[in-house]
Amino acid sequence: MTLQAIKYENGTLEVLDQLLLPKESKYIPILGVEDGWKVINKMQVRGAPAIAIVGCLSLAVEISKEEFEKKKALRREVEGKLNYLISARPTAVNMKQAADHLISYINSLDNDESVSAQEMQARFVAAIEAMLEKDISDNRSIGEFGAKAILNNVTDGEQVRILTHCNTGSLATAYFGTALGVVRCLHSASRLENCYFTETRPYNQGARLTAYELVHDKIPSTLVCDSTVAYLMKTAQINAVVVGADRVAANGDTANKIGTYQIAVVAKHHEVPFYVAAPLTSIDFNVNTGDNIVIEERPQVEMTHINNIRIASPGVTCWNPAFDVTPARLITGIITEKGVFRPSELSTLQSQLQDHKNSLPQL
Ligand SMILES: CSC[C@H]1O[C@H](OP(=O)(O)O)[C@H](O)[C@@H]1O
Repeated sequence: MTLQAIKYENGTLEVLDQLLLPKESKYIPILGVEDGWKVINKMQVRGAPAIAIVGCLSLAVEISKEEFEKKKALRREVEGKLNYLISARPTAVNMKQAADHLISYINSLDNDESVSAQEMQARFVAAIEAMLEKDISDNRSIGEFGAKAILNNVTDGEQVRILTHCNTGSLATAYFGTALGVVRCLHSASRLENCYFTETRPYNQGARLTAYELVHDKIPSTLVCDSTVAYLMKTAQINAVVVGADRVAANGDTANKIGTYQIAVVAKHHEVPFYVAAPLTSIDFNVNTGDNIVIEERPQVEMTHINNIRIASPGVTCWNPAFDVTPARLITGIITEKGVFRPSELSTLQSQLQDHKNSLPQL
């Protein structure tokens, strides 16, 4: 068993083929941007942060093998390849945010006459490589802030019961995870009684990936069918729901894996705190509300078949949105690496958060 979704060293990149998990643990070599685009689009690698990291690293692999006499040639190639990578999957914003930062960075290097073409190439690749460690560091901060927020709502020493959805762990990020990072922190603090997690049809990120991670880490956990959530909250005294995010709008509306919205509605009914765990790179201040978030629809074969075995009648009509949008009014808090914010605080903190993002080392 391995929880390393991304293997990168000195210009060589491999990704764990998550379509084969848990039956087979196989790495795929990524030789350039075209390979990167394909593994993201096919969901061999998935998870908003991992999509951005693998996409950008595939570019680093590709340009590391080339020589650029002219800085403008390098800048043009970088801009074109990053805009291509964004098209692999439309809903998660992390790849777009990374592309915007990297294009801004390469432009600043291009405009700096003291920087040679070789230095520009080296610094650009180093900026992408830094994404791996920053993601892991951000995830650990998210985990700590999230665990603290959840434990603030219970009596001292009480162990908590958590519900999560989809996969937001090491297989969706560089390592440790976002919502699953909160679960890991609760477990490390000996404050987790149990983590319930949904199978998350139709890709089954929960049954295939989150189960894989929680079994690997020996974290007390229980797999439930997506249809069990309401009955679970009625009977199991869930202390909090923690999910990930693919894109958080400026007002706090959050696009996440399909099924998140209905979990939030049930949590509201049962007065269970509902948290979204996501790095700042998942917040899109260019989108005012969730109404403006593009929701990816996936091929119906992902619903009608499991492991290439047909489970739905031939000729059936399907609707397979990969995400839905949870309105901010159903969200208790958004857990980031800079703390936990109420949805309404995002807009007031926007300048502060933007200053923080601008102050970040270029990726
Ligand atoms: C930290 S992963 C965030 C997010 O990405 C997943 O979607 P997918 O498996 O389709 O890439 C899911 O929505 C997670 O919550």
